[in-house]
Amino acid sequence: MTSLRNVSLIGAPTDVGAGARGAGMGPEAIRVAGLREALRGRGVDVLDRGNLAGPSNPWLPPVDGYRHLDEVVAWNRAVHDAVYSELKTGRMPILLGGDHCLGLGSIAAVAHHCRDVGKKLRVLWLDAHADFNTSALTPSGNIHGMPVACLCGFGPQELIEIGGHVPAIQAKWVRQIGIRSVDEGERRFVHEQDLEVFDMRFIDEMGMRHTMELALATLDDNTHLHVSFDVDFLDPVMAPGVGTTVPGGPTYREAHLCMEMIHDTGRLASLDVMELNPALDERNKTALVAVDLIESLFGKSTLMRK
Ligand SMILES: NC(=[NH2+])NCCC[C@H](N)C(=O)O
Ligand SMILES: [Mn+2]
Repeated sequence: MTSLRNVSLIGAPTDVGAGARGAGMGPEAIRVAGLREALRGRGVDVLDRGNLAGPSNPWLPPVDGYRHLDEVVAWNRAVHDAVYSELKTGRMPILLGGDHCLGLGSIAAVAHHCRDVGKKLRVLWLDAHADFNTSALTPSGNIHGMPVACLCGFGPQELIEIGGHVPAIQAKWVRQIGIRSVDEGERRFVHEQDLEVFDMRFIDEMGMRHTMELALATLDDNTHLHVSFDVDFLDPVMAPGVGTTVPGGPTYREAHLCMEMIHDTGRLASLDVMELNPALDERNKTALVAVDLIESLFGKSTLMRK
């Protein structure tokens, strides 16, 4: 049984899928911001497994609609194997990115594990972007804009088959929250595949509480809840240290409420913390805010009510 009390940190120090260099330094910045200590303070047993190894970033233009496909495949295989083996031993993996292309390997591993043990899967994708591009739709060729499409079976064979089953997940298992930047063709594809998106307009109108109630509805005892937290989900005023900032994200309080409500379900079983880019940060403030939010995800609360 995966337990919130048993966490393994896995660093994936690469920016091969991103459009800006620097996310490869993310894992160390999160460590420096005190993630392990914060979790231990919540009574969690934390093992830091260190960093995975993989190819360096060749920094080349796209080929057939993909930048660095071979390198992205290599990193995602390493992430899949590491995340899968933690789940197998009953520990909860926290993947420290690294750019969001690695959400593919992580979630493919989680889905693989869920198939093994007969669990249902719910994926919460906290992000400014839908990351639902394909090689035909992408404006950039950057694979960090494609992991959700790849997980749903739309992408290059070497990537989509990483978890051993194509597609790794179904679009209807996913809830996207905080979305506010979607490319033209990508938007059509999101609708075509019926991805459930709670965009910023929805959060503005309905509030974070109602949004999370809907996103977390119909979880049951047999559901594995995975959170893929792209730090660019947050408003750039408090989280400038990311490669693809989009203004108008959730505020500090909204983000905490989001995390607290996820914690309250008691179903959180794996987590990605992605796209943190220390080269663009200010005195590590984005990493500190991310750690703060992860504490809420693990039950820290300022609530006075019993
Ligand atoms: N994980 C991210 N930061 N994704 C940003 C993607 C940006 C843009 N939609 C693209 O595909 O190039
Ligand atoms: Mn993303």
